[in-house]
Amino acid sequence: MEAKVMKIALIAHDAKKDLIVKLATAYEPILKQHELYATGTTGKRIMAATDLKIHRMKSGPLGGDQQIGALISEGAIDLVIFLRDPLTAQPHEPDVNALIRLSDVYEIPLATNIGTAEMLLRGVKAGFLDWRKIVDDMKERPINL
Ligand SMILES: O=C(CO)COP(=O)(O)O
Repeated sequence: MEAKVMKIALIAHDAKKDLIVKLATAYEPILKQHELYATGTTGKRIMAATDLKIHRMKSGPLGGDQQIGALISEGAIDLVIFLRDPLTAQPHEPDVNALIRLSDVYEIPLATNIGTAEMLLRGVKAGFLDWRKIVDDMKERPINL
């Protein structure tokens, strides 16, 4: 089966920005084969450090998490890496929870820490999520009666 171009969302709270930049740098060869989305500041930081092209949404506290959530609800995101900061209260906590909730509603693989993020990216490389292409193709196929 042909490998699927995955739509991957990359998000990190401020305390985890350096970490997501390191992750994106280390996994750039894998990430560059896919279509990338990010919240505003996370995307800016990753693009400054790598050659990756990213669709940037608004910054998280200004609605970026909700924009990514809306994409998830439309079936337009295949995987989410959200390095959240569990030690700092966020002014937009409801948006953060809503994004995580929607990932579960739509059964989208979601990593909230670097350990899981690495496993997911290695899984992407190994083709573990290529089955999603079959689901997509079925959605797009016109019904011929
Ligand atoms: O706040 C965020 C996620 O909740 C991330 O937003 P930024 O990438 O704009 O900092």
